[in-house]
Amino acid sequence: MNINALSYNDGVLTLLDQTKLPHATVYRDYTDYETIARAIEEMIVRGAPAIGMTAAYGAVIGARQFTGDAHFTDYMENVIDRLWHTRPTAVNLMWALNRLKPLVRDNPAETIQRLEQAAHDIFKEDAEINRRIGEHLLEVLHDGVTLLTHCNPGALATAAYGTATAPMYLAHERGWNIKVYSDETRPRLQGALTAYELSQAGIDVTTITDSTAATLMQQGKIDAVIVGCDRIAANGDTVNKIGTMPLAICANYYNVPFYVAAPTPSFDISLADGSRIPIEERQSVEVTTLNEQALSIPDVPVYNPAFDITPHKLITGIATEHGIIKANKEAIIQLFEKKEITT
Ligand SMILES: CSC[C@@H](O)[C@@H](O)C(=O)COP(=O)(O)O
Repeated sequence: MNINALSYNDGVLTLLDQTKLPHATVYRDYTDYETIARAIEEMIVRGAPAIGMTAAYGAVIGARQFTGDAHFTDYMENVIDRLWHTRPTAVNLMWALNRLKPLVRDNPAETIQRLEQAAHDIFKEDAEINRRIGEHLLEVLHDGVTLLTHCNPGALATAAYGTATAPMYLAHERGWNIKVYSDETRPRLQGALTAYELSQAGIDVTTITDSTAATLMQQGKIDAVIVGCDRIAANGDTVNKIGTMPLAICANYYNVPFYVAAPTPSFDISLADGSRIPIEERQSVEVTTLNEQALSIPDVPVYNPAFDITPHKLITGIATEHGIIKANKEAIIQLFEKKEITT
Protein backbone atom coordinates (compact mmCIF):
# COMPACT_ATOMS: atom_id res chain seq x y z
CA MET A 1 0.00 0.00 0.00
CA ASN A 2 1.83 3.06 -1.23
CA ILE A 3 -0.59 5.94 -1.56
CA ASN A 4 0.04 9.40 -0.15
CA ALA A 5 -3.10 11.53 -0.14
CA LEU A 6 -1.05 14.34 1.36
CA SER A 7 2.55 15.11 2.20
CA TYR A 8 4.34 18.18 3.50
CA ASN A 9 7.85 19.41 3.03
CA ASP A 10 9.29 22.74 4.14
CA GLY A 11 6.24 24.97 3.58
CA VAL A 12 4.80 23.02 0.65
CA LEU A 13 1.74 20.81 1.05
CA THR A 14 1.26 18.29 -1.75
CA LEU A 15 -2.21 16.81 -2.31
CA LEU A 16 -3.12 13.93 -4.57
CA ASP A 17 -6.09 15.34 -6.50
CA GLN A 18 -8.86 12.85 -5.68
CA THR A 19 -11.27 14.46 -8.13
CA LYS A 20 -9.05 13.14 -10.94
CA LEU A 21 -8.65 9.61 -9.59
CA PRO A 22 -8.80 6.81 -10.60
CA HIS A 23 -8.19 7.94 -14.19
CA ALA A 24 -5.27 10.31 -13.61
CA THR A 25 -2.69 10.67 -10.86
CA VAL A 26 -2.25 14.41 -10.38
CA TYR A 27 -0.33 15.91 -7.47
CA ARG A 28 -0.84 19.58 -6.62
CA ASP A 29 1.48 21.76 -4.52
CA TYR A 30 0.05 24.34 -2.11
CA THR A 31 1.85 27.25 -0.45
CA ASP A 32 -1.22 29.33 0.41
CA TYR A 33 -3.82 28.57 3.09
CA GLU A 34 -6.74 30.01 1.10
CA THR A 35 -6.17 27.57 -1.78
CA ILE A 36 -5.79 24.76 0.78
CA ALA A 37 -9.19 25.73 2.22
CA ARG A 38 -10.66 25.58 -1.29
CA ALA A 39 -9.02 22.19 -1.93
CA ILE A 40 -10.90 20.85 1.11
CA GLU A 41 -14.18 22.42 -0.05
CA GLU A 42 -13.75 21.07 -3.59
CA MET A 43 -12.82 17.63 -2.26
CA ILE A 44 -9.42 17.52 -3.92
CA VAL A 45 -8.60 16.08 -0.53
CA ARG A 46 -11.38 14.28 1.34
CA GLY A 47 -12.08 11.78 4.09
CA ALA A 48 -12.30 12.81 7.74
CA PRO A 49 -8.71 12.22 8.94
CA ALA A 50 -7.21 13.59 5.70
CA ILE A 51 -9.11 16.86 5.88
CA GLY A 52 -8.07 17.25 9.53
CA MET A 53 -4.40 16.79 8.62
CA THR A 54 -4.72 19.08 5.59
CA ALA A 55 -6.26 21.80 7.75
CA ALA A 56 -3.40 21.41 10.25
CA TYR A 57 -0.79 21.86 7.51
CA GLY A 58 -2.94 24.70 6.12
CA ALA A 59 -2.56 26.50 9.45
CA VAL A 60 1.22 25.97 9.33
CA ILE A 61 1.34 27.42 5.83
CA GLY A 62 -0.92 30.29 6.90
CA ALA A 63 1.56 31.12 9.68
CA ARG A 64 4.42 31.05 7.17
CA GLN A 65 2.55 33.52 4.92
CA PHE A 66 2.37 36.21 7.62
CA THR A 67 3.74 39.49 6.28
CA GLY A 68 3.73 41.56 9.46
CA ASP A 69 0.90 43.89 8.50
CA ALA A 70 -1.44 42.84 11.36
CA HIS A 71 -1.21 41.51 14.87
CA PHE A 72 0.04 37.93 14.41
CA THR A 73 -2.38 36.20 16.82
CA ASP A 74 -5.39 38.00 15.26
CA TYR A 75 -4.12 37.00 11.83
CA MET A 76 -3.80 33.35 12.92
CA GLU A 77 -7.32 33.41 14.34
CA ASN A 78 -8.57 34.35 10.85
CA VAL A 79 -6.46 31.64 9.19
CA ILE A 80 -7.81 28.96 11.54
CA ASP A 81 -11.36 30.28 11.19
CA ARG A 82 -11.17 30.05 7.38
CA LEU A 83 -9.95 26.44 7.52
CA TRP A 84 -12.50 25.56 10.23
CA HIS A 85 -15.43 26.52 7.99
CA THR A 86 -14.48 24.47 4.94
CA ARG A 87 -16.59 21.37 5.66
CA PRO A 88 -18.98 21.07 8.60
CA THR A 89 -19.44 17.38 9.34
CA ALA A 90 -16.14 15.55 9.90
CA VAL A 91 -15.06 16.52 13.39
CA ASN A 92 -11.43 15.55 12.70
CA LEU A 93 -11.12 18.95 11.04
CA MET A 94 -12.12 20.86 14.19
CA TRP A 95 -10.22 18.39 16.37
CA ALA A 96 -6.95 19.06 14.49
CA LEU A 97 -7.41 22.85 14.54
CA ASN A 98 -8.32 22.78 18.24
CA ARG A 99 -5.05 20.96 18.87
CA LEU A 100 -3.11 23.67 17.04
CA LYS A 101 -4.90 26.75 18.39
CA PRO A 102 -3.25 26.84 21.85
CA LEU A 103 0.20 26.59 20.24
CA VAL A 104 -0.07 30.02 18.61
CA ARG A 105 2.28 32.56 20.21
CA ASP A 106 3.00 36.25 19.51
CA ASN A 107 6.22 35.19 17.84
CA PRO A 108 5.62 33.90 14.24
CA ALA A 109 8.87 31.89 13.99
CA GLU A 110 8.21 30.09 17.27
CA THR A 111 4.57 29.46 16.22
CA ILE A 112 5.56 28.00 12.84
CA GLN A 113 7.89 25.56 14.57
CA ARG A 114 5.25 24.51 17.13
CA LEU A 115 2.45 24.14 14.56
CA GLU A 116 4.68 22.19 12.18
CA GLN A 117 5.61 19.76 14.95
CA ALA A 118 1.96 19.31 15.95
CA ALA A 119 0.85 18.70 12.34
CA HIS A 120 3.62 16.09 11.90
CA ASP A 121 2.56 14.43 15.18
CA ILE A 122 -1.08 14.25 14.04
CA PHE A 123 0.05 12.67 10.75
CA LYS A 124 2.26 10.05 12.46
CA GLU A 125 -0.39 9.25 15.07
CA ASP A 126 -3.04 8.76 12.38
CA ALA A 127 -1.08 5.99 10.67
CA GLU A 128 -0.48 4.22 13.99
CA ILE A 129 -4.13 4.62 15.10
CA ASN A 130 -5.34 3.07 11.86
CA ARG A 131 -2.94 0.13 12.09
CA ARG A 132 -4.22 -0.57 15.59
CA ILE A 133 -7.87 -0.30 14.47
CA GLY A 134 -7.06 -2.84 11.75
CA GLU A 135 -5.46 -5.23 14.25
CA HIS A 136 -8.48 -5.06 16.55
CA LEU A 137 -10.85 -5.73 13.67
CA LEU A 138 -8.82 -8.76 12.56
CA GLU A 139 -9.72 -10.33 15.93
CA VAL A 140 -13.38 -10.55 14.82
CA LEU A 141 -12.64 -11.57 11.20
CA HIS A 142 -11.14 -14.72 9.68
CA ASP A 143 -9.28 -16.03 6.67
CA GLY A 144 -11.73 -16.30 3.77
CA VAL A 145 -13.93 -13.43 4.99
CA THR A 146 -16.08 -11.40 2.58
CA LEU A 147 -16.53 -7.75 3.56
CA LEU A 148 -18.66 -4.89 2.34
CA THR A 149 -17.64 -1.25 2.64
CA HIS A 150 -19.02 2.13 1.64
CA CYS A 151 -17.42 5.37 0.45
CA ASN A 152 -13.63 5.56 0.75
CA PRO A 153 -12.47 4.97 4.31
CA GLY A 154 -9.09 4.06 2.83
CA ALA A 155 -5.48 5.12 2.61
CA LEU A 156 -6.65 8.03 0.46
CA ALA A 157 -8.67 9.35 3.40
CA THR A 158 -5.89 8.98 5.98
CA ALA A 159 -2.13 9.09 6.56
CA ALA A 160 -1.94 5.32 5.93
CA TYR A 161 -3.99 2.06 5.97
CA GLY A 162 -7.36 3.85 6.05
CA THR A 163 -9.75 3.11 8.91
CA ALA A 164 -12.25 0.55 7.60
CA THR A 165 -9.69 -0.67 5.05
CA ALA A 166 -6.96 -1.21 7.67
CA PRO A 167 -8.08 -4.80 8.45
CA MET A 168 -8.24 -5.46 4.70
CA TYR A 169 -4.63 -4.37 4.17
CA LEU A 170 -3.43 -6.23 7.28
CA ALA A 171 -5.34 -9.41 6.36
CA HIS A 172 -3.81 -9.28 2.89
CA GLU A 173 -0.31 -8.80 4.39
CA ARG A 174 -0.93 -11.91 6.52
CA GLY A 175 -1.77 -13.90 3.43
CA TRP A 176 -5.46 -14.23 4.24
CA ASN A 177 -7.86 -14.77 1.40
CA ILE A 178 -10.32 -11.90 1.59
CA LYS A 179 -12.93 -10.49 -0.73
CA VAL A 180 -14.27 -6.94 -0.57
CA TYR A 181 -17.40 -5.48 -2.11
CA SER A 182 -17.15 -1.72 -2.53
CA ASP A 183 -20.35 0.33 -2.88
CA GLU A 184 -19.90 2.84 -5.69
CA THR A 185 -21.28 5.56 -3.34
CA ARG A 186 -23.48 7.97 -5.25
CA PRO A 187 -23.14 10.78 -6.04
CA ARG A 188 -19.35 11.40 -5.69
CA LEU A 189 -18.39 7.77 -6.36
CA GLN A 190 -15.80 7.47 -3.61
CA GLY A 191 -16.29 3.70 -3.95
CA ALA A 192 -14.24 3.91 -7.14
CA LEU A 193 -11.38 5.25 -4.99
CA THR A 194 -11.71 2.24 -2.68
CA ALA A 195 -11.73 -0.15 -5.64
CA TYR A 196 -8.69 1.70 -7.02
CA GLU A 197 -6.56 1.54 -3.90
CA LEU A 198 -7.49 -2.01 -2.89
CA SER A 199 -6.87 -3.38 -6.38
CA GLN A 200 -3.52 -1.54 -6.48
CA ALA A 201 -2.62 -3.50 -3.34
CA GLY A 202 -3.68 -6.78 -4.94
CA ILE A 203 -6.82 -7.18 -2.80
CA ASP A 204 -9.82 -8.88 -4.42
CA VAL A 205 -12.36 -6.04 -4.74
CA THR A 206 -15.64 -5.88 -6.63
CA THR A 207 -17.56 -2.66 -7.28
CA ILE A 208 -21.32 -2.76 -6.79
CA THR A 209 -24.04 -0.15 -7.13
CA ASP A 210 -25.26 1.06 -3.75
CA SER A 211 -28.58 -0.70 -4.26
CA THR A 212 -26.89 -4.08 -4.78
CA ALA A 213 -25.63 -4.25 -1.18
CA ALA A 214 -29.01 -5.45 0.14
CA THR A 215 -29.16 -8.24 -2.41
CA LEU A 216 -25.68 -9.50 -1.45
CA MET A 217 -26.73 -9.59 2.21
CA GLN A 218 -29.94 -11.40 1.30
CA GLN A 219 -27.87 -13.96 -0.63
CA GLY A 220 -25.75 -14.52 2.50
CA LYS A 221 -22.60 -13.41 0.71
CA ILE A 222 -21.43 -10.76 3.21
CA ASP A 223 -19.74 -11.81 6.49
CA ALA A 224 -19.40 -8.27 7.85
CA VAL A 225 -19.91 -4.66 6.88
CA ILE A 226 -17.11 -2.26 7.89
CA VAL A 227 -17.47 1.48 7.34
CA GLY A 228 -15.58 4.59 8.42
CA CYS A 229 -17.10 7.62 10.10
CA ASP A 230 -17.03 11.40 10.08
CA ARG A 231 -18.38 12.01 13.57
CA ILE A 232 -19.65 9.83 16.42
CA ALA A 233 -21.88 11.36 19.10
CA ALA A 234 -21.63 10.50 22.81
CA ASN A 235 -24.29 7.77 22.51
CA GLY A 236 -22.60 6.03 19.56
CA ASP A 237 -24.85 7.41 16.80
CA THR A 238 -22.55 7.57 13.80
CA VAL A 239 -22.46 10.00 10.92
CA ASN A 240 -20.80 8.70 7.78
CA LYS A 241 -21.23 9.03 4.02
CA ILE A 242 -24.84 9.09 2.79
CA GLY A 243 -25.96 5.51 2.23
CA THR A 244 -24.35 4.11 5.38
CA MET A 245 -27.56 4.06 7.44
CA PRO A 246 -29.52 1.90 4.94
CA LEU A 247 -26.60 -0.57 5.00
CA ALA A 248 -26.84 -0.77 8.79
CA ILE A 249 -30.61 -1.36 8.65
CA CYS A 250 -30.11 -4.07 6.08
CA ALA A 251 -27.24 -5.70 8.00
CA ASN A 252 -29.44 -5.74 11.10
CA TYR A 253 -32.28 -7.40 9.17
CA TYR A 254 -30.01 -10.10 7.74
CA ASN A 255 -27.91 -10.56 10.92
CA VAL A 256 -24.69 -9.36 9.33
CA PRO A 257 -22.25 -7.76 11.83
CA PHE A 258 -21.90 -4.02 11.20
CA TYR A 259 -18.67 -2.39 12.42
CA VAL A 260 -17.64 1.26 12.42
CA ALA A 261 -13.90 1.92 12.25
CA ALA A 262 -13.29 5.04 14.32
CA PRO A 263 -10.12 6.80 15.41
CA THR A 264 -10.77 8.62 18.71
CA PRO A 265 -10.41 12.04 16.95
CA SER A 266 -13.66 11.14 15.11
CA PHE A 267 -15.70 11.16 18.34
CA ASP A 268 -17.55 14.27 19.45
CA ILE A 269 -18.66 13.51 22.99
CA SER A 270 -19.89 17.10 23.41
CA LEU A 271 -22.96 16.06 21.37
CA ALA A 272 -25.46 13.80 23.14
CA ASP A 273 -26.75 12.08 20.00
CA GLY A 274 -26.46 12.01 16.23
CA SER A 275 -29.33 14.44 15.59
CA ARG A 276 -27.04 17.26 16.77
CA ILE A 277 -24.30 16.56 14.22
CA PRO A 278 -24.30 19.10 11.36
CA ILE A 279 -24.91 17.36 8.05
CA GLU A 280 -23.31 18.96 5.02
CA GLU A 281 -25.58 19.55 2.03
CA ARG A 282 -23.71 19.77 -1.24
CA GLN A 283 -24.56 21.27 -4.60
CA SER A 284 -27.25 19.78 -6.83
CA VAL A 285 -24.77 19.57 -9.73
CA GLU A 286 -23.15 16.56 -8.00
CA VAL A 287 -26.41 14.66 -8.52
CA THR A 288 -27.58 16.08 -11.85
CA THR A 289 -24.34 15.61 -13.79
CA LEU A 290 -21.54 13.09 -14.20
CA ASN A 291 -18.30 14.27 -15.81
CA GLU A 292 -20.23 17.34 -16.97
CA GLN A 293 -22.83 15.15 -18.74
CA ALA A 294 -26.42 15.92 -17.69
CA LEU A 295 -28.13 13.03 -15.88
CA SER A 296 -31.38 14.85 -15.23
CA ILE A 297 -33.48 17.59 -16.76
CA PRO A 298 -32.49 21.09 -15.59
CA ASP A 299 -34.32 22.91 -12.79
CA VAL A 300 -35.65 19.81 -11.01
CA PRO A 301 -34.97 20.34 -7.30
CA VAL A 302 -32.29 18.14 -5.77
CA TYR A 303 -31.71 17.15 -2.15
CA ASN A 304 -28.06 16.16 -1.68
CA PRO A 305 -27.06 15.54 1.94
CA ALA A 306 -23.47 14.26 2.00
CA PHE A 307 -23.88 12.18 5.18
CA ASP A 308 -26.45 10.24 7.15
CA ILE A 309 -26.87 9.23 10.79
CA THR A 310 -26.73 5.55 11.72
CA PRO A 311 -28.53 4.94 15.04
CA HIS A 312 -26.15 3.36 17.56
CA LYS A 313 -28.48 0.38 18.13
CA LEU A 314 -27.70 -0.86 14.61
CA ILE A 315 -23.94 -0.93 15.20
CA THR A 316 -22.35 -4.21 16.33
CA GLY A 317 -19.16 -2.51 17.50
CA ILE A 318 -17.00 0.59 17.10
CA ALA A 319 -13.39 -0.33 16.39
CA THR A 320 -11.06 2.25 17.91
CA GLU A 321 -7.30 2.22 18.37
CA HIS A 322 -7.94 1.10 21.98
CA GLY A 323 -10.16 -1.84 21.09
CA ILE A 324 -13.65 -2.62 19.84
CA ILE A 325 -16.29 -1.04 22.04
CA LYS A 326 -20.05 -1.26 22.15
CA ALA A 327 -21.87 1.61 20.47
CA ASN A 328 -23.39 3.08 23.60
CA LYS A 329 -22.87 5.96 25.99
CA GLU A 330 -21.35 3.90 28.81
CA ALA A 331 -18.70 2.32 26.59
CA ILE A 332 -17.83 5.68 25.04
CA ILE A 333 -17.52 7.38 28.42
CA GLN A 334 -15.27 4.55 29.53
CA LEU A 335 -13.17 4.95 26.37
CA PHE A 336 -12.60 8.62 27.04
CA GLU A 337 -11.89 8.02 30.70
CA LYS A 338 -9.26 5.55 29.40
CA LYS A 339 -10.61 2.80 31.64
CA GLU A 340 -10.76 -0.85 30.63
CA ILE A 341 -12.40 -1.25 27.21
CA THR A 342 -15.42 -3.56 26.87
CA THR A 343 -15.35 -5.67 23.75
C1 LIG B 1 -11.52 7.18 7.01
S1 LIG B 1 -12.61 8.18 6.25
C2 LIG B 1 -14.24 7.95 6.88
C3 LIG B 1 -15.16 8.91 6.28
O1 LIG B 1 -14.56 10.17 6.24
C4 LIG B 1 -15.61 8.49 4.88
O2 LIG B 1 -16.34 7.30 4.99
C5 LIG B 1 -16.47 9.57 4.32
O3 LIG B 1 -17.65 9.65 4.60
C6 LIG B 1 -15.79 10.59 3.51
O4 LIG B 1 -16.66 11.56 3.01
P1 LIG B 1 -16.10 12.62 1.96
O5 LIG B 1 -17.33 13.43 1.64
O6 LIG B 1 -15.59 11.85 0.79
O7 LIG B 1 -15.04 13.44 2.66
